Amino acid sequence: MGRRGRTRNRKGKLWPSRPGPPLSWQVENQPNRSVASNNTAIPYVHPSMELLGRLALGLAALPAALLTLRLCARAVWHLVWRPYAVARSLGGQGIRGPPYRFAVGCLQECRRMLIAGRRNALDAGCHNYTSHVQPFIHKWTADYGKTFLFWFGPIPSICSTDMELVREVLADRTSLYQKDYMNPSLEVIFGKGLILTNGDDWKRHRKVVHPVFNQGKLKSLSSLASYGAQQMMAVWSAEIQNSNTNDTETEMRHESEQLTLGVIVEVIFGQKTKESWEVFVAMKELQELAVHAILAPPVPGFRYLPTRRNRRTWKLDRLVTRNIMKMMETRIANDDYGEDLLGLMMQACRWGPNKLSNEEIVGECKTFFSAGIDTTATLLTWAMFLISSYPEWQEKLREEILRESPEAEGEVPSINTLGKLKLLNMLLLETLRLYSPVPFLTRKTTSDTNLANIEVQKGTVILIPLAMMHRDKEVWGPDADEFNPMRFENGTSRAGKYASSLLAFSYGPRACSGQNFAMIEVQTVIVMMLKRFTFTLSPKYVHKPTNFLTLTPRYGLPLIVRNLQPDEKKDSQVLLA
Ligand code: HEM
Repeated sequence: MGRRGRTRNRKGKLWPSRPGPPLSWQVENQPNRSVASNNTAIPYVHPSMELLGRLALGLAALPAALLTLRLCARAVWHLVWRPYAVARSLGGQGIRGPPYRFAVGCLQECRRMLIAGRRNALDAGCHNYTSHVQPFIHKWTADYGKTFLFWFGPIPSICSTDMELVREVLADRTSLYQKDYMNPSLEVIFGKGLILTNGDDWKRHRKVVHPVFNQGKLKSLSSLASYGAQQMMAVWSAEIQNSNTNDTETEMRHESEQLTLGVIVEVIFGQKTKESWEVFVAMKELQELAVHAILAPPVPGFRYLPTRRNRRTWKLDRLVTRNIMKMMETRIANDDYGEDLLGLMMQACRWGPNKLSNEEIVGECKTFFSAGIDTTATLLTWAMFLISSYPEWQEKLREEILRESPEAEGEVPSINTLGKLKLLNMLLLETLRLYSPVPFLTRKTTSDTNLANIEVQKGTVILIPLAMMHRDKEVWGPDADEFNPMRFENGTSRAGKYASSLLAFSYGPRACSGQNFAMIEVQTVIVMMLKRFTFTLSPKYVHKPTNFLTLTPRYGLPLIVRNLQPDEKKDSQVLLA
């Protein structure tokens, strides 16, 4: 290459210059030369026209340049300036926390601690698992106090176990602290349903959906639950009969899920059909995919990429929508909407003032699936864990049940009977305290505000870690980590010592709509089981509570089930007399 084809860089070295057109071409394309080497005519362009052309090109590129500039400015604001300003402002008010790391915030640290926390199992008698299940909250509360700042990626998050602050957030009726998906993967499993809607949409949904929880429906719920319990117990009885040891082993977590699933399918769709069963199977897999997506490193826009998991998610989501729409079409064709949740929503759309779109109806069905199955199954599982771990309590409960329940073995206990079972209620409240199925609640501020004397910016996440709050020794006393249902001797009434301190069903206007529903279901099943069987923890049980959307025993709950001997029943009755 000759000297003309080279330029010098800053260090004086020679680099090949950008290849330009050959000299011969340049010469041939001078104005007035109208014939190219290949004899094609090249039109003459006046220099002023060329200038205009360049100007037009420049103007066309301007919006793109401005957009890029805006995106860059936003990224800098979002990823650098805001974290800096928020940390400074909150730091000035005495709210400290772990440092912000560019774009990822504290997520890497959280993940690292979670993985480390999962390694060891706990002793079955240890009920304080917070350092294993929420290790980052456990550590940062110890380091920075009850209220601290951490980073959910670049989003500022205030985590607090301060009861006053938490009550202020949960009691809000002005939509200042709204529900937020936090992770877009949750959108697929909750849809546009009651749990994650806000403002007027939430009020409209609530009016349509709430009749499903009325007193009459609750009565039929206990029959549904007892039917599930009878089926489960029939299998145990058959297994015990065939064994020479007079006992059988069961995996209670799985059994609980099957039972609560059967109930919810009937509540939403009235009966099990091919379509409703497919919806359940798809929803189950969607939940697993969502958990996977939540634990994956956050990459913006990743959920739109056609990866194997994303394609599967889209396919299952389409199947859920298609099947629900099909069920609706069949009901419209038969002019019979039914009395289940789907029927209620369809009736509201036809006659009521509070209409729901098809997308919202599908979302509500998804919400009931995701909110009603795992949570209730988790409560039943942990209640059975505690009942099996504390035989003296198992005996006390059995005594109470035999005393207060006039129904014969295998019969549905009435709502009236359930209301009399004080010890059982206390045990369930203690289970909800120690093993709250929902481990934490979140909200997002919709404008700048003053929260418990802290100036908080719009868009800040408020994280409420229930497991930590339920072990606060200032509220629950020095035995907060221990199992002691007697602390609920006076229930959780407003006048009681623990009024609104137990947050397992949340508190305020957005408290769980299904709490009576869940309690009746679990009480019914436990009453029926304790009348017929005794339960002990299997030696195979490994105590490792894990957060898998709800708090579950990582390796399930294997229990040894024995027939209650006739003389054991007699003993209980003699004790009662
Ligand atoms: C032991 C069982 C259950 C527990 C521990 C539980 C817990 C909760 C909690 C903590 C919330 C509030 C979430 C928040 O504030 O962010 C909630 C809301 C909700 N739950 Fe439950 N839940 C249970 C059972 C059920 C059942 C069986 C259903 C339905 C059949 C249900 C339906 C709902 C609905 C619709 C909401 C949203 C209420 C609203 O925002 O207006 N839950 N639940």
